[in-house]
Amino acid sequence: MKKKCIAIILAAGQGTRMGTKTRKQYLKIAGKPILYYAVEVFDKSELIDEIILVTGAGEIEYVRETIVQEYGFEKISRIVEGGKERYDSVWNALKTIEQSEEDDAIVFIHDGARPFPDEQILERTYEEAVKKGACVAGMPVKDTIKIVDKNRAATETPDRRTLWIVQTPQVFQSRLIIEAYRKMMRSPHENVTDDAMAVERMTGNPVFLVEGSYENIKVTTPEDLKIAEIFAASRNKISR
Ligand SMILES: Nc1ccn([C@@H]2O[C@H](COP(=O)(O)OP(=O)(O)OP(=O)(O)O)[C@@H](O)[C@H]2O)c(=O)n1
Ligand SMILES: C[C@](O)(CO)[C@H](O)COP(=O)(O)O
Repeated sequence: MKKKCIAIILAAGQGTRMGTKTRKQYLKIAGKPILYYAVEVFDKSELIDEIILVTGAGEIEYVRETIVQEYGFEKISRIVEGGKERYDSVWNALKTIEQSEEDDAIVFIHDGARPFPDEQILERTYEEAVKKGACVAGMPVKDTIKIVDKNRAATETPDRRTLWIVQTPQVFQSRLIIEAYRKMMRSPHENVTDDAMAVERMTGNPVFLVEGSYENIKVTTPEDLKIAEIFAASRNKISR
């Protein structure tokens, strides 16, 4: 039987590296806000039952009007205020899942600044999370990676065949991710940049990599906007 699927879509970041006045999740690409694109994929997916949107302090009404009502999304059950760091925002959303006692659901955690996931990625990560409890979308790195010291001298060149870039969605059995976050939030947790790290550090459950896509980029710095514009235009053409 299909498990209940809850998506947490994160949009409470500051967009410091983008450096625009309007926070990057609300910048328009091909005529629509960046946040719209990811929400659309989850809202349309037959797998997903519910979406929790996480936004910045004081932005709940703005997001309700400009995203939820403007585009007629139907699965957004809650809009939650985020926190200072990405993990604070995730934890605020997970606490609402814990309160509603969804302990056998599958939780998809996705960056709102990552506009181009697709249905196949949701399906692949769902299957793996049901089987193994924890997985993340990712892709093999295309470049050679060097580890450098504080003088920027290369100290190591890891074997590229062992390296993947990590994306979202990061997908977990609800009990596992809530337990991992609860423990992590009680211990030192600086430099935690993804959800898998909570599971890796706080539980014995391995996290598996599942093929994402090279189109599933995170819009982080201004040059990403140019690439995103091209992908967004082609998505708009397909969904018309
Ligand atoms: N306190 C935070 C920080 C980040 N995010 C979200 O997490 C995702 C990934 O973060 P990133 O791309 O690094 O976004 P920002 O934190 O906004 O960017 P920056 O680090 O440049 O400030 C984004 O969708 C962002 O909105 C969030 O919900 N709450
Ligand atoms: C979770 C993540 O998207 C994986 O690549 C990423 O680590 C989050 O972005 P941040 O810039 O580290 O907050």
